[in-house]
Amino acid sequence: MSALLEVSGVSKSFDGFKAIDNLSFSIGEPELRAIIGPNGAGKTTFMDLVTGKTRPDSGTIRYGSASQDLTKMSEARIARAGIGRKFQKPTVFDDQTVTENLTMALKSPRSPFTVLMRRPSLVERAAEVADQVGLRGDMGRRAGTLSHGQKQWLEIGMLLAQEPRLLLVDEPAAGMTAAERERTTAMLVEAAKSRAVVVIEHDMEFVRRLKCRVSVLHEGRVLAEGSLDHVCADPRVIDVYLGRQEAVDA
Ligand SMILES: Nc1ncnc2c1ncn2[C@@H]1O[C@H](COP(=O)(O)OP(=O)(O)OP(=O)(O)O)[C@@H](O)[C@H]1O
Repeated sequence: MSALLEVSGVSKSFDGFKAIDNLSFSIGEPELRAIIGPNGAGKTTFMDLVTGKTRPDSGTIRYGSASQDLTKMSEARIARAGIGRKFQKPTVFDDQTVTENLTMALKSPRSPFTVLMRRPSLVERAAEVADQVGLRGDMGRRAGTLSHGQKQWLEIGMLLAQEPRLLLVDEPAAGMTAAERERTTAMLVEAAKSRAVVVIEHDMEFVRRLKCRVSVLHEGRVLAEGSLDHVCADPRVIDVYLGRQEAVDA
């Protein structure tokens, strides 16, 4: 597994507050990585920095075989370079069917399928993606009639349709039923077999099922990294995150 994303010495302050503090870590390809940490740890800001939504004050974020520095690239160029992002709230087109939402994503210039000579039809491709995200039987439904979980899957499908090399997913399990959470885990595990997938999540059961390396962020830095069992046994992680979470859950 080689590094796809290399974050080195990245800092970002907002009004003097260090949201990201000399952050360094890397993500492999393929890899599934979970990022956990208390509120305000810098998890979302990390994703904003990778996608070019926010510029760092210092540091580099190298990506891909050519080690392009994402901090010097526009949001649009970063997206074209194969970085997809799923925000917490689903942003599908409610009035369009599942098929229409997916074909729209497939038509985007980012998709390599649009440049292949003998490509399957858009509808065939849409069906393949619908399969991947468990919506094959719902292709004719308007997205607005889907459950919250299904909308999230549709959006994951729209991102997968664009064949990202790195997929960033922010709290996919929020608001989902237990069964939906389980299917989402399987979807992300499968998607990460051929690309890098980074998931921010507070739901520890969800993270456990991902069976992947976990990075714990705290005050804009990596506090601990390793298997979930490894980081959960770290007294610093218990102190700043897990202990507090239990207090909130109780
Ligand atoms: N655009 C901004 N302007 C000012 N402050 C910001 C901005 N973006 C983030 N921050 C601050 O930076 C810190 C890190 O926020 P961030 O959203 O990255 O944390 P997080 O780990 O994603 O938290 P949560 O789990 O609550 O989503 C917070 O204190 C937040 O208020």
